[in-house]
Amino acid sequence: MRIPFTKMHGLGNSYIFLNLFDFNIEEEYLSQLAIDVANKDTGIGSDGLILIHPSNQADAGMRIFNKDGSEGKNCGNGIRCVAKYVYENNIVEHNTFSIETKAGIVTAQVGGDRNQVDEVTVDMGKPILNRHLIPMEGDDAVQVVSEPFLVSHHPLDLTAVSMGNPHAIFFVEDIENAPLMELGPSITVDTRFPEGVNVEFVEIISDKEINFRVWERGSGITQACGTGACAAVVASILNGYSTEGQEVCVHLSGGDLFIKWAEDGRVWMRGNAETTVVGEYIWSSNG
Ligand SMILES: N[C@@H](CCC[C@H](N)C(=O)O)C(=O)O
Repeated sequence: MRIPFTKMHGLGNSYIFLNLFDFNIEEEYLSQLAIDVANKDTGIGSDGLILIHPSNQADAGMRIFNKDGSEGKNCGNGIRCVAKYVYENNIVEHNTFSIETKAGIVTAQVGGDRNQVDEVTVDMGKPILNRHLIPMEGDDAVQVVSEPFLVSHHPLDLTAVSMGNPHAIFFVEDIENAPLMELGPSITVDTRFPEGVNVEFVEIISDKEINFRVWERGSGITQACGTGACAAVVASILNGYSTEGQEVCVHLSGGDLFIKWAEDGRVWMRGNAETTVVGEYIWSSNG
């Protein structure tokens, strides 16, 4: 099977995008296809697969599959890429439009023109803070803010936030020495999170600036995570390091994102998206 694809990334968090406005792939193949395209040796190489598809409820829809073939409900860097793609390819009429995700409908606004979108701003909706909805185990449904969390003999303080997908945020003094490699693989599958969790270590620089590193559920270490950056800013505010209504610059391994948790409770994300490869992937679904 020859599958037309576009490779795009947001701050180095890269995905293979398939335009399902033009063709379809059967559901049963999607998970394996994600594993195969993501493989840097035998596939194309990426953090996963994103489908851009027609939607009855929004101007376009997206689905995201991680490197291990699992499906996520939301992807901040992916949404900015989808926004750039649908605008540059004339799939949407105006520069503000809606995108359906498995976590709900978001609104995106692109800057630049049809030949070159240079910035994308997305209303990512309201964070989910109720423990049971994140979802996280525990006796009550209150917020998880700076809660003691012991993992492999490491006593940590956990703040948990969902942006449609779950994030475990740990504040550290020095990002360079954060135990991401050591603890990321075990926290991401920790049974206290029944659906797994994305793991983030965050260093506060000031009330307007933070450093951030991520171990993504289903993909491992990536250069950036858009929903994670949103969750980290919400967590910073919940812990009193920053204030609502103020834009925070998040320094990720792959570059910067600008995040604001507005007074009305909605989270805004601003950043770029890049296209790097357009091609055809030759795939045999039985390996
Ligand atoms: N890289 C993403 C998030 C992708 C999904 C995540 N790994 C999950 O399974 O929840 C982003 O930019 O938000």
